Amino acid sequence: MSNPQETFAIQAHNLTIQRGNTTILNNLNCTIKAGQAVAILGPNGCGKTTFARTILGHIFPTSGSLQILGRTIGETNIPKLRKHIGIVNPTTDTSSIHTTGAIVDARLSTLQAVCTGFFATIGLYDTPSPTQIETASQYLHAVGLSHRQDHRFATLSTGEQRRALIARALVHHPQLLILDEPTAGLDIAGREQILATIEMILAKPNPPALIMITHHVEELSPRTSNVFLMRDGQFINQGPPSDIITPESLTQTFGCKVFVKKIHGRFWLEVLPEAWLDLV
Ligand SMILES: Nc1ncnc2c1ncn2[C@@H]1O[C@H](COP(=O)(O)OP(=O)(O)OP(=O)(O)O)[C@@H](O)[C@H]1O
Repeated sequence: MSNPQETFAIQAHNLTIQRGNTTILNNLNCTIKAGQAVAILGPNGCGKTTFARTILGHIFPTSGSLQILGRTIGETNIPKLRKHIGIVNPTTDTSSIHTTGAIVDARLSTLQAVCTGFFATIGLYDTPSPTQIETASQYLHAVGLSHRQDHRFATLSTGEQRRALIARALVHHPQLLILDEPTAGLDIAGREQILATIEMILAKPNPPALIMITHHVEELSPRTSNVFLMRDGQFINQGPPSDIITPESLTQTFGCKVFVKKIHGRFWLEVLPEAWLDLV
């Protein structure tokens, strides 16, 4: 009999993370279904990455509970759980693993870096099978990086690194994919290439649950079914994008007066110069 919990990718109940006197996540509640595409939007420092790191078991809840793919953080085998999760984040500096969650050793070749996705490790400590190497190569081809597979990961451009990390996150067919600011530092073409890749992932049959963490509403896929607005370690609003992406709620979330437009299924923000007067 199937476990009913497995129909949920994430269930957080009063999740609280404290470090010293700082409450980073504050009684946070959310439910994300299997295969659902959601976005977490919020300003710098509101706790988005901490939430991602808690999902990956880098941080244990101070109180409350967090279930990932039917397993409870604090009671489950974390390395095994991570094999069902794919993660992309903007950090490749291995010296900052414990603070920002770098996910791959940039000294590896790009193909080796993608292969670490099979083992959910930062370095390549296991020997990938010929089938795994072939699969990694195919995913690099899918993100347009076949010609870079033997180059050291560190020598790739930021956009190429990000696409390679998406390939790394997908090779083991994760049930949950976390994209933590996947377009940070990219130019327009680089950003749109990442968004097109996300669209490709979501358009396939049985996609993973996908959490897009971003500051920018224009990066939301039209397939996003739920948006979580985060501020001060809490989700202050959540629901379908058309209900949640409003000038009022975004102004409240980001602390900056904004206007919102929806064009061809994508949201765009407008900030009038008058708003600057309130910010300085
Ligand atoms: N180990 C820690 N000890 C104390 N404070 C911490 C620790 N880790 C994170 N913080 C603080 O918690 C807050 C949330 O950080 P987090 O990185 O989760 O935010 P974020 O929403 O991802 O921000 P950004 O959009 O800038 O990436 C920040 O103020 C950060 O300084």
